[in-house]
Amino acid sequence: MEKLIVRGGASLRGTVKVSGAKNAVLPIIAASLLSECACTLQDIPNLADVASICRVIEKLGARVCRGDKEINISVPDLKQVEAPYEYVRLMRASFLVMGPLLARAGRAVMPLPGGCAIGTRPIDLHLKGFKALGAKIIYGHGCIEAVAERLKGSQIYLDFPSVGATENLIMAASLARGATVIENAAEEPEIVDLVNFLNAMGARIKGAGTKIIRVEGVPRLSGTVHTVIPDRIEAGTFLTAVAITGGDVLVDNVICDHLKPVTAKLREAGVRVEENENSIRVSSDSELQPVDIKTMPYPGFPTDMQAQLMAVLCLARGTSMITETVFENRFMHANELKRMGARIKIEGRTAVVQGVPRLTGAPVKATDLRAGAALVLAGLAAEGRTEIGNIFHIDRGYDRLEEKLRGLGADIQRSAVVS
Ligand SMILES: CC(=O)N[C@H]1[C@@H](OP(=O)(O)OP(=O)(O)OC[C@H]2O[C@@H](n3ccc(=O)[nH]c3=O)[C@H](O)[C@@H]2O)O[C@H](CO)[C@@H](O)[C@@H]1O
Ligand SMILES: C=C(OP(=O)(O)O)C(=O)O
Repeated sequence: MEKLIVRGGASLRGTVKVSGAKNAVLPIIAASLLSECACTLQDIPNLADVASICRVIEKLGARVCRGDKEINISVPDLKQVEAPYEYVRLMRASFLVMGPLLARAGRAVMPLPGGCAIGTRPIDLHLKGFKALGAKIIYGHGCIEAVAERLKGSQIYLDFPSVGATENLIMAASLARGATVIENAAEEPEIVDLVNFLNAMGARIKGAGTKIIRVEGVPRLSGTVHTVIPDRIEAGTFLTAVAITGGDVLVDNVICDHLKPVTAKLREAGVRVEENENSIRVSSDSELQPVDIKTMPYPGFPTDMQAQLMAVLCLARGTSMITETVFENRFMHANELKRMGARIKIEGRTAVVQGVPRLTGAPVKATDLRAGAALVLAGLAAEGRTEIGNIFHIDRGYDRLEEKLRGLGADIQRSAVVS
């Protein structure tokens, strides 16, 4: 079991380059199952989740050839339609192979993904959509099976703009007979990236990035070369790192529009943010102001930045209110931050964060991916040594986080511990 050891106090300076987006690359790798032709994906981040989804599609029959930041995938034949439990258990995003399997093979068997630290995360909207496309859904032996000879285009209304359901249904509908309309679709930039990839393969999809997505099914898809968008959450994590430590950093390889909800809140907190064409310069040297935040589907404030902003607001001068509306249990980091001297009270879906003058280093545990990032940020600003356990969560979604932070002057090391 490895740990991250952070010694706080250094302000961050320099330039950091953001990697390709985890939440774009995972559905795109799943989508490569839709075609028998080869696809090349570029700007691939080095993440445990990427390795896991590659293992899933390899089990299903994909040939995956991985280079530095590039992956070539070809799936001439699907060997099986049952997704392997050991990987689906590790990573919820592996559920995204269901749509492509169903569309291409007419059958998909998925182990039930179950809940995780941030909430129960049901999949009812995915299944409702598959049913609307003509699939029969069968439950048994801990699995969900979907069967349809050929999916048929349909009208689907999502009760909530679920990112994963929107992606799964777009992929399934892309090879269906006829037209599908997905209403109340998620509008996240990662959905636009997936659709750009699918359209480059020959799909006919319009409206990505809006609430109504129209998919005209095609008989087959071909191969393509695609560069994944930069990770807005990784970029946001570096912006918040500078907000909490002070300093002056150029965060390179960003799409500024994707970060508007985060940069707006940082400015409100008194952080200087200067947007350039492909980069953001962030600097801070004064006291942070409290701000209120409510997480929402895009273009609202991202739930995946809530924990990092909470860490920052622990040191603001005054009280901030953070309301989490997307996941029902995404405040696990609050208790860990409290070990470091934070004053946070949870009242239902709202965290009341009363700023303190300083945090102090302590042994803490990452309870999920962004909770882990929040503890790293708190450690960078805290007095003394912070030891973060369960960092496999962080490795799921951050590409060489400690190396990038060290490049900015942070004192952070990975250490192996005997358990
Ligand atoms: C790999 C990936 O892209 N993960 C992101 C994706 O997760 P994911 O796709 O799982 O998130 P969803 O948008 O589906 O979930 C949002 C909410 O909808 C609920 N829901 C979802 C599906 C369903 O069938 N029924 C249902 O009730 C969930 O429990 C949750 O409360 O979007 C989340 C919300 O922006 C992000 O935090 C995750 O980082
Ligand atoms: C919740 C997240 O990811 P996942 O959906 O893969 O668990 C995240 O990226 O913060």
